Amino acid sequence: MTAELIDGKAVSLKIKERVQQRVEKLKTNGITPGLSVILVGDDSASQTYVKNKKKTCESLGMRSDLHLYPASLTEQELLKKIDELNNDPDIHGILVQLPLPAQIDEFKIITAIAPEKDVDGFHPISVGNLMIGKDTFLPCTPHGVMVLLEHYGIDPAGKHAVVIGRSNIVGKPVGQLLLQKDATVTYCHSKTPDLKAMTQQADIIIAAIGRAKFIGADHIKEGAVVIDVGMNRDENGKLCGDVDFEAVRERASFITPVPGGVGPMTIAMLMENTLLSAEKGLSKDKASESV
Ligand SMILES: Nc1nc(=O)c2c([nH]1)NC[C@@H]1CN(c3ccc(C(=O)N[C@@H](CCC(=O)O)C(=O)O)cc3)C=[N+]21
Repeated sequence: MTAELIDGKAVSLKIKERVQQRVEKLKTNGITPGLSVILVGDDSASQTYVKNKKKTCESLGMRSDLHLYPASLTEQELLKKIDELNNDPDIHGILVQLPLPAQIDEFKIITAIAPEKDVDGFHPISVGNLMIGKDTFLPCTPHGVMVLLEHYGIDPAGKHAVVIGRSNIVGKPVGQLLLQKDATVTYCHSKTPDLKAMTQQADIIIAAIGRAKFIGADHIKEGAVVIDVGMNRDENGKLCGDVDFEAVRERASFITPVPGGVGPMTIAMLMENTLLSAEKGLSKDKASESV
């Protein structure tokens, strides 16, 4: 079997087109969705990502401001900036690029962001709402994975989904979303004694490990759906996922490439969350007007 390619780039374009149309509609109501992105430190890969986010915002007609700070920024200074943005009515989404330098407590920063502007879906209130299945901002990468599955007609119901990785930003939430769609979910991680025995039982594999080409053809069952959330550099410095793409594609039914799979979806879902936040603000204004 040779797998069908899951084209995240193409699906992300469709989502962005829809976002753009809704942005135009919102603008006729006098509202332009605005995203603030904060980057602390001068990591060049992170700079490229945040600049991409800004560019994408602008291409969809949204506003975006980029706040670049040196790695020496204090926690206090960052909290002050977040407070300012929380109170800025023109800003509908706030994203603080992770990871942060060691002197800054990530949890403190994430919890300081107003939940109604938490377009990353990382605030404990957003995480709690996700856990109990309430309407909330979904974290962008896990949401992107679910949209890809749906787009390709892959229904998780009754399937065995094996999630490899248990981070708060990918592994844990993607498992929850799969559970909500009635999958049987197994979480695997670095302390799982026999990973292969687990992944070989999977109908759907979500690889979020952080090790280049770690998942080989012998890890998977013939016909499995393989979603690669990894972002690594291979021995030649080329971008690659957690999955050995060339080997695994011969056994899988569907597979995401890296690049061009989950990555572009992450950005598209961030745009959608920012739009949603602006739309929610509008409906709140309308509700208060009618009182
Ligand atoms: N608060 C926060 N929110 C994030 O969402 C967040 C973060 N911090 N820190 C870093 C990670 C990483 N991340 C990516 C998003 C898109 C691509 C992406 O578009 N990748 C392209 C390739 C890009 C390239 O060529 O380098 C692709 O896979 O096709 C990658 C990585 C968001 N992150």
